[in-house]
Amino acid sequence: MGRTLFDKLWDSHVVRDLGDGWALLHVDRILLHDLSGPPALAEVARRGGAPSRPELAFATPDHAVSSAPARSGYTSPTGARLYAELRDHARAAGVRFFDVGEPGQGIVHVMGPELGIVLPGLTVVCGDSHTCTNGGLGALAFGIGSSESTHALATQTLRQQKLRRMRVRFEGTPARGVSAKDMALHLIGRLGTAAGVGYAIEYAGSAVRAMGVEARLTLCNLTVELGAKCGIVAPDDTTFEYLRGRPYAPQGADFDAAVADWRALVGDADAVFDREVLVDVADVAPTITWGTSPEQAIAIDGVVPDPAGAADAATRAELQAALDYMGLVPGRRIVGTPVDWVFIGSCANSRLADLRDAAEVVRGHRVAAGVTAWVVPGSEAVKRAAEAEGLDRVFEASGFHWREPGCSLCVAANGERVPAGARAVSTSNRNFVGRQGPGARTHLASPVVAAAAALRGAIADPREF
Ligand SMILES: CC(C)[C@H](C(=O)O)[C@@H](O)C(=O)O
Ligand code: SF4
Repeated sequence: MGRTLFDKLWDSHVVRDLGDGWALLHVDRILLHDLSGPPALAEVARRGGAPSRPELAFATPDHAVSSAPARSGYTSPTGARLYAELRDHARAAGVRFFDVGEPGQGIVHVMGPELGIVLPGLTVVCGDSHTCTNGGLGALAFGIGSSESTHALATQTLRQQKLRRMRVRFEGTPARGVSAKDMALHLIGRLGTAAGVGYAIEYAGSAVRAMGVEARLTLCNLTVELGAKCGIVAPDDTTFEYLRGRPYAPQGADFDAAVADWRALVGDADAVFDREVLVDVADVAPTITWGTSPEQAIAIDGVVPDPAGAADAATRAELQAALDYMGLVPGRRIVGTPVDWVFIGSCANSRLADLRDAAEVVRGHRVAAGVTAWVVPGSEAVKRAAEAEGLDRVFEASGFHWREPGCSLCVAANGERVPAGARAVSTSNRNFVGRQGPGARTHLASPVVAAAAALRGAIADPREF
């Protein structure tokens, strides 16, 4: 029987078969951020050990650092402590630490691909659930827990249970205003947040082939919101061109040799998946969440659902609770709902392509009165590249705040938050209760939907801009 790409990535990393679907896998890259990195590095040191291959680990402060202009690593007491812990532990262990203000610093899932630290065919781990993002380059990448991080650092291996295989094919050409983010939200809305539990998801189909790498990273980023640990896109010429010349990618003749190897990273034609899903991209509209789970997603021209239509009492209560938290009325069109905050950022949508898309909408227009709108680039490199093409000036001229790279309002771990009761359209990936601050109401959407909301002061259809 043929093997899927996931099978091939798995098989090529098995150090020892432990039986019952378990294996000891070789870990090729370990990424560390300021929340999960310090305890993992500290634990290795406490046990009298050291990272076995420090040159394969990379650290960046992202969650707890301020995004305020002219910030340093020391802007808030908690942030300062986590920043210093990550920096000091990493340096003591010989792990490369990317400091604030230095290209390389940024959201861990943004800097890994952009530096070429993440490459096709590698296993990549990080103590963070959105590590699945890196699968957009054809890596086997997944989030791990704290004891696993310690194990990976100390041994460069991990004990893992093999996942089942799902393939999601996006076929067709997206309509105007429809991006990878809309496809991901549409898929989660259709399948639900538990559909991916126990699976590795391979994204395929003509719409995925046509995507740039940044869009593929967005698609894979939301894989964990489907419940799956990892998402993968088979690497192709788009991937190879993206990686050429990146600082940590192989260079010159080594790069060409690597590409020759990477071309083998495709599933066999007769490979069998445990589950197959087909999405006709013609069915995907610009999509936005209305509730407090990423699966509570609707087309931008849709209406807020009525719990009365729910299949059972438990679902009815759940939908009602989401409506109450979000302050929405069932049956009403979502368009026109007044918005207080707009956040363009996070590892889902803070790359150069995302900022370009949003800037295209806002250029020459004004953010509506009463709306606080932030752009938080995903990394120092994204920030500099955006500034080099004048995107910062486009945003600032329209009334957006242009900030420093990090997670910022995606998770409010650095003290920056959307006020209680305020409604935000956010390009991030989680709309849980309190995610952007206690009482904050979050609508997940693409960069163009977020930009349109900022200009209108209400949820708006980007196709009207
Ligand atoms: C803090 C971190 C462990 C967490 C994650 O695992 O995803 C965060 O990045 C998030 O997005 O909720
Ligand atoms: S940007 Fe948001 S989702 Fe991504 S790593 Fe940071 S907190 Fe997690």
